[in-house]
Amino acid sequence: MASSFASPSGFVSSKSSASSTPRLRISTRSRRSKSGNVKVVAANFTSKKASSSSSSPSSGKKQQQQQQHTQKGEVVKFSSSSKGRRGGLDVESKRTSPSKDQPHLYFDEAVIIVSGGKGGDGETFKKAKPKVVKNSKFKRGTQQAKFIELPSAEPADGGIGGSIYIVCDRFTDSLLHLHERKEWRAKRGYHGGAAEYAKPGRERHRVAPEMEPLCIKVPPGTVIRKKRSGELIADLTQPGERVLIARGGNGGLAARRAEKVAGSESMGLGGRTKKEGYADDFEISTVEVESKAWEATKGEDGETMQIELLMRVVADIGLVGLPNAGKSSILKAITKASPEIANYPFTTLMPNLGVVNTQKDEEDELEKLLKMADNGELLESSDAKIKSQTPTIADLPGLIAGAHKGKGLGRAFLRHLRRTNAMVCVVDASSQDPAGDYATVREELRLYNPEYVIRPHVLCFNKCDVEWAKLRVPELIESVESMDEERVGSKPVKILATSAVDGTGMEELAKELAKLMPKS
Ligand SMILES: Nc1nc2c(ncn2[C@@H]2O[C@H](COP(=O)(O)OP(=O)(O)OP(=O)(O)O)[C@@H](O)[C@H]2O)c(=O)[nH]1
Ligand SMILES: [Mg+2]
Repeated sequence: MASSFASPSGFVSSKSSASSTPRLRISTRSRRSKSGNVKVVAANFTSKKASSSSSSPSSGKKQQQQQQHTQKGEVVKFSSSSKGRRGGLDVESKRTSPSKDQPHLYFDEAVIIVSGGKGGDGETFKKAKPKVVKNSKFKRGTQQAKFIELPSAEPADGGIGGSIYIVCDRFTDSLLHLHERKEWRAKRGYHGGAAEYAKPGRERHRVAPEMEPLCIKVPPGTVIRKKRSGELIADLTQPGERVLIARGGNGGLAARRAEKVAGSESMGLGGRTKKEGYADDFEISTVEVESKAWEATKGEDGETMQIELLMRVVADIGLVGLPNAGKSSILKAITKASPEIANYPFTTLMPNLGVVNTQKDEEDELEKLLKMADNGELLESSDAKIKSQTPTIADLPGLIAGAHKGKGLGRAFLRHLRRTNAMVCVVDASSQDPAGDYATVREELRLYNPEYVIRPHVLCFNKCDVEWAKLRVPELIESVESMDEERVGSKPVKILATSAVDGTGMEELAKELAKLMPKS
């Protein structure tokens, strides 16, 4: 799905025009405007209406202002004003990319091509002109020369091209930005001639500096693989981690360096020999030089690779349940997150993350630890302590029967449970069959990944502020406990009657979640 980028040529399909009265046959002479929109330069308008409009000039004005909406986001403007193209029409496609229309289908996957920058070219002798300075001892009438010609600067090798790194960034929460650009190319390396200007101080270097890398930010939990072979490159979970994906190309050799490697001292370029002002202490590049390559060589190409990125949220606990059960409401109640909550199914389309509030008496200690972390005084054990006190919880989209086969929002989002240690199963206690709902959710999890139903989980019978729902809870607990473990997996470690609306059971739930965290 990640590969389905907006096709610039697919602007009006016959299907889309079927709903509109005039039939359009549009020649595909199109060009891409600067903004990326597609503009049809010439198009044939083949409806009766159109042919009449082109034959009767009186109706031309009306036609001029008429706009025909053909497809979502696409506006066809009838325009007879274009000289020599009467009846012609302009199509301005305002179609946005699919990743913008349906972000929930694209936020956790992307395929991109990355290329390291080409190396800079080596410098030739011609470019390295001798420097001429004023002679401070010059006086009229004396033998002193007015200017002194300093030995020409040594030509420099080209710099290495920019490399591409993928960086795990705490503030990036999806891969959607990677859908806006399919190819990522780092900058080309500095040419040898730029060595003098490439760094402040105008100090001339023998090798132009390396080009700065291009860093692509991804959220924690991103797995990077080579597209073709599927080979794993990295699994970035910790913010700040970074991985080199495509190396920039080596810079080309400068003329003099090439001459030295070629071992031909007599081949002094520009009539100069080595003794004339050139130091003997330069390093010899390890890059092999072909014979007679005493002329400056070009920079090498950078590495290119097609990579696939897959994000799995990094959370300790996952909230699962049927749509409308109150998962997002519980997340809101026990964390500072503010997910969208509404009384219709599939309100949540992408996972929401929150950090569970700890108990008041532990808060002071936690604050202390966080301060220590900021000052860099934190020990490994304290780091683990912070983690165990602040479980991260992920609220996932609602599951329905058949989700493992792709029903509802599909199965892709279930992979976001992969990194969790435990789960909270939220069941609407006021629904028709809460015990059946629980069984459905557990079965779907088992069918997707049998390992999911082995993990410890807390069962919340939510919406217990509804009086009659609360009364059903003991009976529901009984039926859950009698369920076949082969079908629904392990039994819940705790069953709670909760209400995200009035806060019943929320404190208890937070405590249970803290218990489910691995001990340091
Ligand atoms: N009475 C009552 N209503 C609740 C409770 N928790 C949630 N609701 C309501 O149930 C509806 C759905 O809540 P959400 O939190 O959006 O449910 P969800 O499980 O996240 O739903 P999806 O995102 O669609 O899967 C909203 O109208 C909430 O106000 C509760 O404890 N009591
Ligand atoms: Mg929700």
